Parts: sequence; structure tokens; C-alpha cells
Amino acid sequence: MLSVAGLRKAYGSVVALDGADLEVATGTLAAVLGPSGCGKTTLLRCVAGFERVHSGTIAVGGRTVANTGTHMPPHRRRVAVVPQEGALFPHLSVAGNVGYGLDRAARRSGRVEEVLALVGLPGYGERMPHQLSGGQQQRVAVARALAPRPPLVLLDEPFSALDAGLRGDLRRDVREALRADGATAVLVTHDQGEALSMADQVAVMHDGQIVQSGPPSTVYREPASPWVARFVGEAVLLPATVDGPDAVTPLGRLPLHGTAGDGAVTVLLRPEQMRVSANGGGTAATVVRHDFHGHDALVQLRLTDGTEVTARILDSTPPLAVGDTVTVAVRGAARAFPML
Ligand SMILES: Nc1ncnc2c1ncn2[C@@H]1O[C@H](COP(=O)(O)OP(=O)(O)OP(=O)(O)O)[C@@H](O)[C@H]1O
Repeated sequence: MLSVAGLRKAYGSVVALDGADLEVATGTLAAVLGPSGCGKTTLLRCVAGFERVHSGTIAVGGRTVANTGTHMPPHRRRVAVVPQEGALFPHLSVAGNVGYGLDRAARRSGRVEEVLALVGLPGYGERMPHQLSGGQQQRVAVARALAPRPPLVLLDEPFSALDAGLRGDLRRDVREALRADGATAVLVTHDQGEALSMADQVAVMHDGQIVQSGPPSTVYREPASPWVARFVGEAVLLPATVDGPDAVTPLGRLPLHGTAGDGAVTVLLRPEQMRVSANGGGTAATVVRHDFHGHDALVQLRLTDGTEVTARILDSTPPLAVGDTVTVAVRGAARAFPML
């Protein structure tokens, strides 16, 4: 439904998009995930038609809407945008907002009530925007985007202004609403959890390029580079030497996913692969930091050779404290990259 190829865009000397490629299949949600300033919003604005591209191609539903010589205006692209906040017309009711882009026939067909029900706000049509919470306003903004059944819905960090408690429910409900309506959507976010939990496809962006695109589990488990590994989650990166199917690391000999050639490499482990025990098997370590997160804790461990690794632990009895001596063993295989 969306095909972006080799997209380039600069603002003066600032290169915002440097050959970005993205393919989004019909009926799926793609998350464009990247750090601040990597070009996510610029990509979205180019797809919506708010910015002209310098080179490359954007096609929506097989129609080229932008390339070096073409710039189809935003309203002809029929691409809907859900901005961060403040999207609603304050003087129109919820129904007025949702029905704004619809013709009379569509308004009469009950589409407004249908999309309000999809986003969990059935019967809210008569309310005014100021009578809604921030989360409810974002639900209405999503309903308004879906109402005219656009070929593509673009969501620009739509939950970033909401508090954490509200965000979880809203993410699930918006995901469900998009799915129930068969919408194709692109969500821009810098939040790894949001991208991994909501999207069918995560496209990781760095310095104006999509550096990896794939299902969330693949991007997390098989990152294309140490940079992607660190960006999509906590990463333990260790120097190692390949020896046959294994790598020799500061945590001992570990099996490798796939073959990694010969010689010096950097291996990736995730903190949840670490098994920490008071006196089990494995490498001796000292606890140097303990960050409690409620559902789990991240524990920084220093091995006797000075290497530091991070372990994720669900609970421990007795609780670990800074200065404790433990052993750490590794579950599963490591992934090898060329030496950093
Ligand atoms: N209108 C503009 N004029 C000049 N430079 C711009 C403009 N818009 C964006 N930029 C620059 O282009 C680069 C990409 O910006 P963009 O807003 O696309 O990034 P982003 O990934 O969406 O960041 P954030 O997550 O902080 O919103 C940045 O270096 C930014 O400063």
C-alpha cells in the first residue's frame, strides 16, 4: 500500500532523509522507530504531501504521489494524519470532528458512530472536545482519521503527550481499531516498547535511512547491527573470538547463531539471557548497580576481568544488593558482529 524508495530530503545543509526505503503491506501497521532527529517526522510529512521530496519515489496504493518531478497535493493523496495532540476543532462536537471529512451520504450511513465505537467511545458524539480527557481526544483524532476509509493512516507519536498509565490501554485499543477497520497505517515513534508491542513491522531509522525493517521479534532477536541491537532494547556487547560454532567470551564459551567467520568479533547478548545465582555455575561477578523497575530489575555485574554486563532478573530471594558476589551463566546463543 505504501512504497517509499530512495527518498532524499534536505533542509538547507541538513540532510533529513538520505535514501530512505520503506514498504508497508495493505492492512498492516508499520512503526518507524528511531532516535530524535533521525528524520521520522520528515518521512511522514513527505508521505502526507506536506513536504516536497528532492529525489526518490513515494507510491500509495500503486499510484506515484511524489518523485523528483511530481508533487501530488496532500488532499489528493487521501492520506490521513493523526498528529501528536491538539488535532480536534474546538468549536465542533465529537461527531462534527469525526464527520468533518465525510460527505452527507457517509455521515448518514452511521460511519461516525461506527468509528467512535471502534475507538471505544460509543455515544460520545454530542460531547465537545474540552469535555474529553487527553486520551479520549486522541481516540477521537484516530476515529476522524479512519472515518473516510483512507488508503493510509499516518500517526505521528500520537501517545507521547499522555501519561504512561493511559498509554498502554490506548495503544492496544488503537491497534485493535486499526485492525478491525482493515486500515494500513504508519506509526512514527521513538519508543521501543510502543513499536515492538503495536506493529506488524518495525522499520528502524538512523541518520535519514531505514537501517532494518522486519517483524518486531526479528528486529529484536536478529538486529542488523550493534546500533540496532542497542536501540531496540538493552544490549550486552562483548569482545569475543570465534572458535568453530562457538565464541570465546568473558562469560565463557558460548554457542553462536549461524556462522560468523573467524577471528575477533563483537557478540550480542540480551540481559534476559543472563542467569544470576548466589552460588550456581558460571562466571564469578560482583553486583555494581541494581535498578528496580517493579516488574523486573536490571542488575549491572562486574566480572573478575573488569568486563561489565547487564542482567535482567524477575525476582531474587534474598534480594541482590550492590557488593554481593554472584555467578552468571548464559542461556541460549549469542549473535556475532564484526568487531566494533
Ligand atoms: N523545517 C525544518 N527546517 C530545517 N531543518 C529541519 C526542519 N525540519 C526538520 N529539520 C531537521 O531535519 C532533521 C530530521 O528532523 P525530523 O523532525 O524529521 O526528525 P525526527 O526523527 O522526527 O525527530 P523527533 O523525534 O525529535 O521529532 C533534524 O536534524 C531536524 O533538525
